[in-house]
Amino acid sequence: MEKDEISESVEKYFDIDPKKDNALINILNPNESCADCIVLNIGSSSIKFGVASQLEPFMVPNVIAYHREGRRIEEESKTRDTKHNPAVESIINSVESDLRRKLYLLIDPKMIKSQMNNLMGFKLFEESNCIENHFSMAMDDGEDDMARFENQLFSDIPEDYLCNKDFTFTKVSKLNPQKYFIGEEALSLHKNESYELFKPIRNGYLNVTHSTPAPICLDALELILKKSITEKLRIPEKNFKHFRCVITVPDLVNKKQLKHFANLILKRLGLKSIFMYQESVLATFGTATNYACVVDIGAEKINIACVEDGTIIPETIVRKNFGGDDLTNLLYDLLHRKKSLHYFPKDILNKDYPYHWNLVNKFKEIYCRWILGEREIIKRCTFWVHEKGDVPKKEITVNCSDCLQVTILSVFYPELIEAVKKDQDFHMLKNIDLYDFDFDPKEQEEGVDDMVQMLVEPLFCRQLMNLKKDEGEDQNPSKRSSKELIEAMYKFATLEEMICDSIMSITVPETRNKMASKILLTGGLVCAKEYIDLVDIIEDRMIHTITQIDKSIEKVDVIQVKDQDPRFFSWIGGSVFPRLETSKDMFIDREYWTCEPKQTLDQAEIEKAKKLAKKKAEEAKEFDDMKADAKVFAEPLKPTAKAS
Ligand SMILES: Nc1ncnc2c1ncn2[C@@H]1O[C@H](COP(=O)(O)OP(=O)(O)OP(=O)(O)O)[C@@H](O)[C@H]1O
Repeated sequence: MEKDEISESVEKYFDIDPKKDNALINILNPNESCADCIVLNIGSSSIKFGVASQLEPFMVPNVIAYHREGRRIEEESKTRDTKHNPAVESIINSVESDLRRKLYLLIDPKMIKSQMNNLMGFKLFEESNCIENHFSMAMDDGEDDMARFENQLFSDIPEDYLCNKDFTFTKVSKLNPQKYFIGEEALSLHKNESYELFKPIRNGYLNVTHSTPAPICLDALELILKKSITEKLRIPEKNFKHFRCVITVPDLVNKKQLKHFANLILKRLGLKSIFMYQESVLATFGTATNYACVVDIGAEKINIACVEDGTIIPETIVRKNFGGDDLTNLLYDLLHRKKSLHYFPKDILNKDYPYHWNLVNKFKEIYCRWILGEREIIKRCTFWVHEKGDVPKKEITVNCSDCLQVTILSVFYPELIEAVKKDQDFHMLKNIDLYDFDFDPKEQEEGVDDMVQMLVEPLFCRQLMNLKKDEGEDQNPSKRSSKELIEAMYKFATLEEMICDSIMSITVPETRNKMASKILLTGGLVCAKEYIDLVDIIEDRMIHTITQIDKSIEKVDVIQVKDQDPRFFSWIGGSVFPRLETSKDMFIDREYWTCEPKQTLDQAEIEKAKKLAKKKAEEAKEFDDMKADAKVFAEPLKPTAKAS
């Protein structure tokens, strides 16, 4: 087909009016041939999605609210009676003094107290003294001093960045309530509405528990994806069958979940074909690097892996089941500390009410990226808490300094995260067999494994072979069992220890050196790096830790990628594939996937399926050339229009 013909045929599957939808056309570029491929990055907090012809994806919070009579959005407080967390309180002082000792910008509260007392006549600097009130006090003399002091040490966040000023609760019809809401609408339900929230992904995997088996998680994802694709990408459901799909998957492969994802895309959503690839590898493609130690700090997980020429070095995968959302919980605790410099109407927020939790989360995201001036110690941040009906919204002013810094830097103080996690079901979870990283011989017999094998073999065989069985003999003691892998996800460690663990598990010294000199930060938390220079701090701590273990490491370098949102690296990497002519054969077609051998195929067909799987594995060998192409393609693109 000629290029124009392809473009035309792709464009017609979108429900777009060229006269009215100019802005959307500029974002989607539906006339490009790779617009026939939907790229999905399904995370614990949000789904990044879009067609491959976009420069950046759209995002939707990965949450659904189902209508349930007799339930309320605000959960009963399952944690503690007071908002004050004694576990955090007991260690925060030692963390703060360590941060001060290491000169990571924290302010000495005594210094502030004395400056305030001297310059501004505070009798006592304590929580009942609001800085806001103090500034309005008439001063007999020394006004210049005060103005200078104010200019130097304090400033307000500009109006444009004020958090949540215009907000409306999701409207629910009393007579005929909607069956479900997704994304922002679900998070904006008032606490008294009869809905129940559900997050289909937890710690990067399907949120499978005893009460929410896989089909429930898939139902939720199906609804979220259908609504997002039809509304944002304007692809009507009847046209899904014309679209291919690239989906990013966790580095640590869980075979069962891959199969679930393939079923979701090909059977439930009915897309044309699928291609899966691991997040860390795609992050290197998305940033046009051929090797790196990829450090992904997401909402509910931290994942580190060393990638070389499009392949993960399997023993380098380090995964922890905590992330940015735990930092939000920490910020909530810090704001509610007994002794704090923040002026916070303490009893307004309840973190078991999703709207309130989300407010604190937004507060973290907006203000943690704010840069303090040279001598500045406090930013005055404002946000609003809304109520339904005629109740006026409440303005909350927070004088922020330490709490924002401590929140972000807590990735270096896992004892703080542990204190936050203490009152959650964190440690109970590991007793449930949620993850399956081993081969199951029964599945092999049933022929199910052949299908999954087809998905994973070309890409993941090295990693799968690296896992030993929980029981029985194994010749290679360095291999980890799946039980050990799961256990490790729940062990706390500092960020620099995790990165060191990953790099030090490489046996070849040159490769270790290479990886230490190219650390790539990705994921949401990295967005905060403008505020405190995370890059410098990581380099600083890493060089100290790693050279103690391996003297041959010469330098530690965190690479900085300009003009790209670090949350989108993997998604951008995924959008590179469909642009390549050579990638066409890598996709697995719906027709093939939907005839499962167990149900519909006779022995001859099973043999045929096996042969095809083998052929796919052979094709993967040609994959190296394609990766070289991918690197060329992934040269950073200058965004012309951003997805909103
Ligand atoms: N500017 C910011 N400052 C601090 N944290 C931020 C900022 N922006 C986003 N985050 C946090 O990053 C996290 C989301 O990151 P990301 O989108 O990479 O996660 P995800 O892919 O949904 O989840 P996961 O990787 O755990 O499956 C959230 O906790 C969010 O609050």
